[in-house]
Amino acid sequence: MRPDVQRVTVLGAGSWGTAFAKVLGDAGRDVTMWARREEVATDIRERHTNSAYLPGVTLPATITATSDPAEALRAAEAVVLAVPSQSLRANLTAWRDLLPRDAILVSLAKGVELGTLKRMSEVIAEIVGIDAGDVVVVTGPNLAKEIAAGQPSASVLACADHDRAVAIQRACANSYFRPYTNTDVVGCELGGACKNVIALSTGMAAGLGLGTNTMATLITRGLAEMARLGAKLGADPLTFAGLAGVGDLVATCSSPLSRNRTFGERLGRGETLEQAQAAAGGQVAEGVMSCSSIRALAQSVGVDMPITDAMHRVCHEGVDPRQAGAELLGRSQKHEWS
Ligand SMILES: NC(=O)c1ccc[n+]([C@@H]2O[C@H](COP(=O)([O-])OP(=O)(O)OC[C@H]3O[C@@H](n4cnc5c(N)ncnc54)[C@H](O)[C@@H]3O)[C@@H](O)[C@H]2O)c1
Ligand SMILES: O=P(O)(O)OC[C@H](O)CO
Repeated sequence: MRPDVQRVTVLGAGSWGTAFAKVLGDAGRDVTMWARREEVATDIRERHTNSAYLPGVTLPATITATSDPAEALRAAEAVVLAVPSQSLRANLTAWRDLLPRDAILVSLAKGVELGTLKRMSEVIAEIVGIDAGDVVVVTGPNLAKEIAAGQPSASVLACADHDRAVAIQRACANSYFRPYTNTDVVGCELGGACKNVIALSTGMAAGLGLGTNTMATLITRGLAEMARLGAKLGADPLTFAGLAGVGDLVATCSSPLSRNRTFGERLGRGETLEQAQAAAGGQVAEGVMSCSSIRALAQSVGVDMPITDAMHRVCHEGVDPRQAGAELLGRSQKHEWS
């Protein structure tokens, strides 16, 4: 068994980075956060709030913050990467030489990289020069605002090295946050990335004025297509029945707190991509980029993902959401599991 992890650095002070830092702080860890903007670091350090991302939430006084990555990383025993997936490569390349040897790397990002079509643990492994199996992936139904409010939630810590997952499990478990371990990194990462795209579609359906049957259909058929991709890429199909699959799909596809669902809702109401992006206020809706990378990944291994394909065409090819919906319904008839 690995020794307890006490000093944790969280790189990224957005919604989830800050909420996860609070989880760690409430679990008794010493947390240092890195924020891109000094005013966010000052807010956290001096007022114990992050009013830019989580207004109204008081953070544990034990959490400190800086905008200097070298200072943030000094003496870290675990490093939590909490930046959006499409910017992880550039950020991590800048931090690589500052990472303490032997620190456990933890990924919060839910996405697939455009171009390389790599999962986040693969991107991290490539840049840092470690085995992807040594990265701990955090995923599951974890809407940042609810967790920051101390509402009970469970999560999955996926890592091929069970001891590393257990070390992070002990570091972040607290009275409202229950983390489970899992060794199926492929399934857990794909679940987290794919559900954002399906949440775009349920939001879009809501924006079009459609009801619960449509939402349930998209969630269930979304689950079918993400499990198909996972099985092809070596994931355990059971993973998609768990927190990283059904759990995160239900939370993200049905909650008004989800940025992905909200983004889809705006597109469904007739807003343009640019208008929906402006309304997001700089916060990331990962599905908007991941619909393209996941579609390309699926095509590369010959897997059919019609909802993901539809979201790519709406977001990036100017297809009207109603038209995309009609085309989904008009596909040839088939068996539920074929
Ligand atoms: N918010 C949630 O509820 C939640 C829950 C689980 C997982 N996630 C995942 O965690 C990851 C981070 O999400 P978040 O909610 O903290 O995002 P966010 O948009 O709220 O914050 C992103 C953070 O990354 C920093 N950053 C650094 N480089 C950046 C760049 N080039 N572009 C944009 N931001 C940059 C920003 O300054 C900010 O501190 C995403 O992959 C997301 O899918 C989010
Ligand atoms: O707000 P979203 O859409 O990025 O989703 C947040 C989390 O991933 C839910 O688990």
